[in-house]
Amino acid sequence: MQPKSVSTDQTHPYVLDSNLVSAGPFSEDERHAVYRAIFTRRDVRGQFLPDPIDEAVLHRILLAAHHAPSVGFMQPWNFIVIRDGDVKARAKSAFERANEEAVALFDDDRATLYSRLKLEGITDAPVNLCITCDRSRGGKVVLGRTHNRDTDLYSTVCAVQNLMLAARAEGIGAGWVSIFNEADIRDLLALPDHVVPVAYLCVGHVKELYESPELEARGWRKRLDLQSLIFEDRWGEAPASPRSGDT
Ligand SMILES: Cc1cc2c(cc1C)N(C[C@H](O)[C@H](O)[C@H](O)COP(=O)(O)O)c1[nH]c(=O)[nH]c(=O)c1N2
Repeated sequence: MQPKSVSTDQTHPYVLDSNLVSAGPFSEDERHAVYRAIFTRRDVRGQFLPDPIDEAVLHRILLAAHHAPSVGFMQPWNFIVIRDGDVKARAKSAFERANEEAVALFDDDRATLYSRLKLEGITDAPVNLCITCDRSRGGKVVLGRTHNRDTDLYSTVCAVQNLMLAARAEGIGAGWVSIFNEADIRDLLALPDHVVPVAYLCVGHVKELYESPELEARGWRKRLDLQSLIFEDRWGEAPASPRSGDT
């Protein structure tokens, strides 16, 4: 491969011509595959199979996560792969403590419905993954982060989404559990102070998935109408002519 060199073209001196590759649309099958992963991904709580995840598959989904965009190319993430039954059991206890606090916040009917929901698959899933954000990575000044410190957290969430979509394509389900007191997760995983646990995921093979979000299927909340969420030019301004498309 030729070494990359900065273009001498004075019109666009920032363009590394030798690094540009073709960027046309995907073929119809490829597009279909991408949208299929997006639309059929589900948050998984109860459908995990006990089968172990092949190391090569796990590596591919972590690689997909690692190719997420990040502010200033900071790549603030780490991936803690949890297989130890004792660590999982302690995470489950932490969930149960937090979940008791959560259910108490809802009124009677909602509390009843809430308590019937399965909101984690910590000990069912063969692998748990904690995706963290190292807020000190890249030093004091990170390109693009100066005026918005939280962009490192947003970047980490992009990695989580990449991971979940790649997992879907591999027949692996992922379920995000956020019903924790952060201190419990910090303590459990020995996180240093400058590292934030962004996502705790239960990950494993699945044979079946809900067709629509489980929370919708169980009557918790419906998908909002996309059209009502699109504004034009300023907040609250509905587009003059609604664009076609699904909700
Ligand atoms: C940041 C964050 C945190 C959580 C979630 C998601 C995200 C993005 N979700 C999953 C959530 O309920 C789910 O994504 C929605 O209900 C939509 O369903 P699908 O993901 O489309 O299946 C989730 N689910 C759950 O059962 N327990 C949880 O603690 C959480 N926490």
